[in-house]
This record gives sequence, structure tokens and C-alpha cells, in this order.
Amino acid sequence: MGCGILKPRVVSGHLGSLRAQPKVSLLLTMICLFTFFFYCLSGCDSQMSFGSLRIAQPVAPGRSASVEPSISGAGELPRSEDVKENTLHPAEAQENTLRPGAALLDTLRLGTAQTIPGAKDGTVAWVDSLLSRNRTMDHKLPHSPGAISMHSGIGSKKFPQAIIVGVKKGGTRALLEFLRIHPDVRALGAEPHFFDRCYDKGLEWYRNLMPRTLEGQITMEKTPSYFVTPEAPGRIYNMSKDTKLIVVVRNPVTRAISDYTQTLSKTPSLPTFQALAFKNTSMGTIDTTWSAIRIGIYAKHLENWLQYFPLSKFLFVSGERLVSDPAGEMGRVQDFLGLKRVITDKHFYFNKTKGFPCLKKPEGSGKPRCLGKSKGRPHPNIDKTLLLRLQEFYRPYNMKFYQMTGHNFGWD
Ligand SMILES: Nc1ncnc2c1ncn2[C@@H]1O[C@H](COP(=O)(O)OS(=O)(=O)O)[C@@H](OP(=O)(O)O)[C@H]1O
Repeated sequence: MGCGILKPRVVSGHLGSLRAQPKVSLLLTMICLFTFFFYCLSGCDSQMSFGSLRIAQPVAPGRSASVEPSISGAGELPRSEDVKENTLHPAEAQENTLRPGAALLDTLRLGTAQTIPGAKDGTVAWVDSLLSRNRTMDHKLPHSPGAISMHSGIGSKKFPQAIIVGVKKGGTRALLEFLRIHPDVRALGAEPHFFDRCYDKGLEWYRNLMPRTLEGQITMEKTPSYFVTPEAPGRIYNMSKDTKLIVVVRNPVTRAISDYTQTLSKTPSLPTFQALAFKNTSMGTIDTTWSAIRIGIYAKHLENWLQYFPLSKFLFVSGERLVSDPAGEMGRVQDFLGLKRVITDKHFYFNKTKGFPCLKKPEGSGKPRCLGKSKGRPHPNIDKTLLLRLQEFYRPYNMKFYQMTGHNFGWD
């Protein structure tokens, strides 16, 4: 129902009568269009399928497809290169999350440009939200009656063969956006949160979210919270025991501060980092119930994953090296995924203002782009003693993690 009834066949029927009775036909066409827009504005997200109106864009082998245009145009987003100086809304964690019931409306709403006042030296801040949302349109909305079958477009929707499962604030967005420039990678931009929050929607729902891929292309998604979700490994294993798992890890102390900085940006009245990190102010016991601390105990979370997947299914990416040597780290990632090494140092430049590597030519754009301003935020100053105390706290867990992964990340 909904806009799903507005199939191209029906539209062409109107066009036929247009020749015979131009005015009546025009009126009918307008009624159809109004009905269509009404459905869109009143929550067609889960009812109608833009997919049913979408013209599949042929994708040449060896090239990744970009946004599939819709016939109506109503669901088209500005292409990322058309939108200058955009950034994420401060509540970026929420925005990056795919809310199944609101996907289309979100897409339309968030497609409007937001200017970054502080964008400097001609660098356009790179809205992962916008790039993401362009691709959010890639996936047909789940459970949409009247939708074209999964194989009616070019390519098909597959379960991801590789997932970036963590860690929050590790550098997961940078990794995904870097990977997207590879012609054999197609990734969902938004975080679907299927294996933690939306599992009851079922696997078909999940698969429907994915972009179409051709033979030889890899489907990917990233949801950093999977790494700390006890049920996630078992659920992913049930989907496919061959899933490749990528974990971007970063010094747990810096990661905790980054996590705190993000929450602080949304809740300025948040207590100090120190007040949250310690059970009492004398810096005695560290409060491991605080998620910003708990997430950084990587060895513990990894133990859970190893109950299901052997180590060979994992790639641990250094969040620090992803910043200092993005091409080097991307080389490892491409090897792990069995991809040709297409992403090299030619693709990156270091943006001094941003203080991070940026892409010379991101996918779908000819212009250099950096990640949005919610990535690479300045951190608040934290007392040195406190930092040392935290470093001490994490040391044994870090050692265990190095031992488990066979990789010394150099945090100690
Ligand atoms: N190239 C590039 N540009 C900008 N930022 C970069 C880049 N590479 C890694 N990082 C680091 O990524 C940190 C955010 O991590 P995530 O993307 O995993 O965050 S999230 O969990 O999705 O919210 C983010 O953390 P903060 O510095 O605390 O903002 C960055 O340090």
C-alpha cells in the first residue's frame, strides 16, 4: 500500500489517457502526485517503498554504485558534492543510527545542508551523515508492500561479509569512509544496530537494508556497539560463521575521554570526567560500571567473541595508525578483506587545520573531504595524575589484549 501502489506501470497508464483527455488526465496525475507526497510526509517510511519507484542504476563491474535515482525525484537527496560545508548534527550518535521507522523522513530532513561556521582553509567538512544518508536511500525500506523483489535491480542485497564491530570512538567512521572509495566495497552508511537493538526485526529486514552488490563486491556495515554487546557474536555467527570482523581499537584512556567528550557535547551539565571515572573523588576505585571505562576493557569483550569466532576472522586496526599512517593501515584492511590494494597514500592528504588525514577524492565526490566536526573534536584537559591512574588501571587488560591478538598496540 501507500506509495508502493504508484508503480511506473500505473503512471504510464495515465500518460496514455493524457493524450485523449488532457485536462482530466492532468488532474488525475496531479492527484496521484499529491497522494504520493502525502504518503511520504505522513510516514511512508515503513509503508511505502521508494525502492518500488527506483530505477536501478547499472553499475559497471569494478565500480561501486552511488545513489540510485528515484523516478519521482521526491526522495532524491542532494549529491554529496552538491552540498557544501555540511556537518553532523551534534547528536551524531543518534543520527548515525538507522532508525528503521523513520529512515525515509530522516533522509529527506537531513538532506538539507547545514553550514559549518568554522570550516577553514577551503576544506569542506565531510558529513558522514550526508554521505551516509545518500546511501541510506540505497536500501529499500524493509517490509514494504509492493516493493520490487530483491533481484529486480542490478546486483542483489546480501548479508554483510564483513562488519566493523567496534570500538566506539576508535575511528570506525574514518575506516568505513576510507573503505568506501574502494570499487569493490559497498557499505551501509548509517549504523543499523541490528545485532544489538533491532534483532527482533529479523534477518530479512537486515538484509533489505544493505546496498546492492555485484559479484565480487563486498557488503559492509559498521556498528561499534556490537563489540560490547554480549549477544552480538552469537547472533552474527548464526547469520554466517564466515563473517569477517574488524575492530578499530584505540588507547582505552583516550577512547574514554573521546566518549566523554561526545556525551558532554550533548549534555553540557554532565559531571566532570573525574567524577564519573572514580567511585570516590580520591581517585581510588575506578568505576567500571561507567560505559566510557568499561568499553576500553577490550580483552574482556574479546573473550566473548572468541567463544564463537577464531582469531583468524578478526582484524584489529590501530586507531592511532589510522590517523598517523592511513594508507598503511588501509593496506592491512584490504588484504584482510581479500581486496586488491586500491586505496593507497595517493588517496590521502593531511589537513593541518583538522589535524587529521582527509580524503582527496571521497566516493561520489571529486572534492577533498574531511570527516565532520564531531570527528576529531578537541578533548577537555584532564588532570595528569588521573590519566596516569587510568593508564595503570588499563595496563593489565591491555597486556592481555596484546597477548590475545598477538599485536602490541603500544599504549603502555
Ligand atoms: N581521518 C579522521 N578524521 C577525523 N577523526 C578521525 C580520523 N581518523 C580517526 N579519527 C578518530 O575517530 C574518532 C571517532 O571514532 P568513531 O568514528 O569510531 O566514533 S563513533 O563511535 O562512530 O562515534 C575521533 O575521535 P575524537 O578525536 O575524540 O573526536 C577521531 O580521533
